Amino acid sequence: MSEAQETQGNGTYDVIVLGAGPVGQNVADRARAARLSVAVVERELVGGECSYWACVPSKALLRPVIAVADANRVEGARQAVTRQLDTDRVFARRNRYVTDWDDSGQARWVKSIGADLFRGHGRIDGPRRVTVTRDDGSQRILSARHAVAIATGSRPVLPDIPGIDEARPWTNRHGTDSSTVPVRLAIIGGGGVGVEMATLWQGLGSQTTLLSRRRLLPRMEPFAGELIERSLTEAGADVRIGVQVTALRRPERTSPVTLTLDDGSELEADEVMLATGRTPATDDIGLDTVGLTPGSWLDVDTTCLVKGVDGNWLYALGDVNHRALLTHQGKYQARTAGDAIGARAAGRPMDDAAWGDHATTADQHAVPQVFFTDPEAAAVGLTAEQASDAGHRIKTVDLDFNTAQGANLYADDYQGHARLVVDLDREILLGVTFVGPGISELLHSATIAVVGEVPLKRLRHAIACFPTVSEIWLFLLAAYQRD
Ligand SMILES: Cc1cc2nc3c(=O)[nH]c(=O)nc-3n(C[C@H](O)[C@H](O)[C@H](O)COP(=O)(O)OP(=O)(O)OC[C@H]3O[C@@H](n4cnc5c(N)ncnc54)[C@H](O)[C@@H]3O)c2cc1C
Ligand SMILES: NC(=O)c1ccc[n+]([C@@H]2O[C@H](COP(=O)([O-])OP(=O)(O)OC[C@H]3O[C@@H](n4cnc5c(N)ncnc54)[C@H](O)[C@@H]3O)[C@@H](O)[C@H]2O)c1
Repeated sequence: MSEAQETQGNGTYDVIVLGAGPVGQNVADRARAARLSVAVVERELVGGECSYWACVPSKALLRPVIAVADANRVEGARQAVTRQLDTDRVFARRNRYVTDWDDSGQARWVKSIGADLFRGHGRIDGPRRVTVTRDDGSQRILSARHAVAIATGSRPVLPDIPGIDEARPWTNRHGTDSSTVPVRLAIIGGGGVGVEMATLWQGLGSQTTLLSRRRLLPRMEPFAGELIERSLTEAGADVRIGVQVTALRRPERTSPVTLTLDDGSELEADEVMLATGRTPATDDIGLDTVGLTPGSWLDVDTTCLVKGVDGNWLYALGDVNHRALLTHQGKYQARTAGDAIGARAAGRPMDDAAWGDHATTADQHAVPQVFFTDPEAAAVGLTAEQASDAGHRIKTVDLDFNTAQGANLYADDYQGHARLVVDLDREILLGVTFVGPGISELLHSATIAVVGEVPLKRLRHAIACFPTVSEIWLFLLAAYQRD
């Protein structure tokens, strides 16, 4: 990062954005599109966790693992896969996608939209004021005419396990920036990070143990975790469900880590990775100066205004509001809030009724998510359990993918499963889950159906091409009608 990319001095702006991850960048862009002046404050790398230690590097590393798995599912192609993955080249590919952890390209982008970038730690200092403290201790004071948008993201939760400091655990940071493959890796936590990291490191050659106190991917339909568990086990990973880690030990810096489990057994690994959830990066951003609790998730309204703060000036977007810890959902909030900030600044009325321009309605009804495991798991909307708990009268339709010829042509012996959750009163879809190889690109069709509340009677006329994996739609809808 060069000094030239950075703005000096104090200043007054229409909008101040705290955090230049994908979410901060998007709200800045939208506010600039509304012709507002914007300051962006970033203490680490412009691009955030997503670009350098989460979505981008993890997917860059996973892709070669999945590509080989895909080839192995096709007779004739399988015979061409004759060697192990070239891990040096896999890591080099990852390094290219994270631009060697150099953010100058993204910093130039901030400049290109006409926003000013301030490097340093941002803290709110009372209404509409932000101080920026640089590494050398010097400070800038910024004021906002219209809005401060908090987009400071989240950090890994460090659970209270005795010996955790001594064990020097990996988090998503080493899990995505390491260029060495541990011989034995133990991963604690069976959510999205746990299952993707287990797929990745087992695929790169680690003997991986995944330890989960609950079923895998507990927020998805149960069959998602079950299929991934089966496939990880077939790939050679040791998946243990219903276990807790009660202590960690690494007496010497170079010695292996010993994990004690709640059944009294011990497990030795060369590295241990925490995948035990996220905590908001709001502990040191001056929330107390505006009557909020440091370290808390920020409760927001549909335009992403923080509740409990007067004056319609404080917004919270992305991971910090805990609505959906996903880049695409945070960027949606950022686009919506950026437009809302522009409208409020211009004195225009809010369009914040459900599905309006200034409403983040999809956060409640249609959050799409893909886990890039093998098989992939993708879902949008409600699971059957969530829909029932919400009081909907539902019917579920379940099918294995191998009913569709497109799936069988895609992979020999295709293993995958799909579920529709149908609202019986309105005959629309409340949720859809797909698990199987190559299904991530299928999800957007389901998202459109759920967001558009497309009646099933009409959806029948949306024809999937023969012979594609999408043909599963035809069979799911036929099964619904038949019943
Ligand atoms: C391993 C892993 C894989 C993931 N994969 C996916 C995926 O495939 N798809 C997906 O949608 N989501 C994925 N996620 C989730 C995704 O990374 C987050 O939802 C996303 O990064 C949130 O974006 P954000 O802008 O809110 O926060 P961040 O990306 O965390 O950015 C916040 C920025 O704010 C800065 N900051 C923090 N405090 C301050 C301060 N006081 N002053 C100045 N700057 C500050 C930080 O340095 C950082 O740059 C993954 C997460 C993990 C851990
Ligand atoms: N492809 C993607 O979209 C993608 C990939 C990875 C992560 N993410 C997102 O990032 C966020 C963080 O993911 P995550 O997996 O860290 O969090 P998570 O909350 O999804 O899962 C954490 C898991 O760890 C378990 N856990 C917590 N404390 C534990 C302990 N002491 N011992 C054992 N297990 C413990 C929890 O029960 C939970 O199952 C999620 O919201 C996820 O959706 C998205």
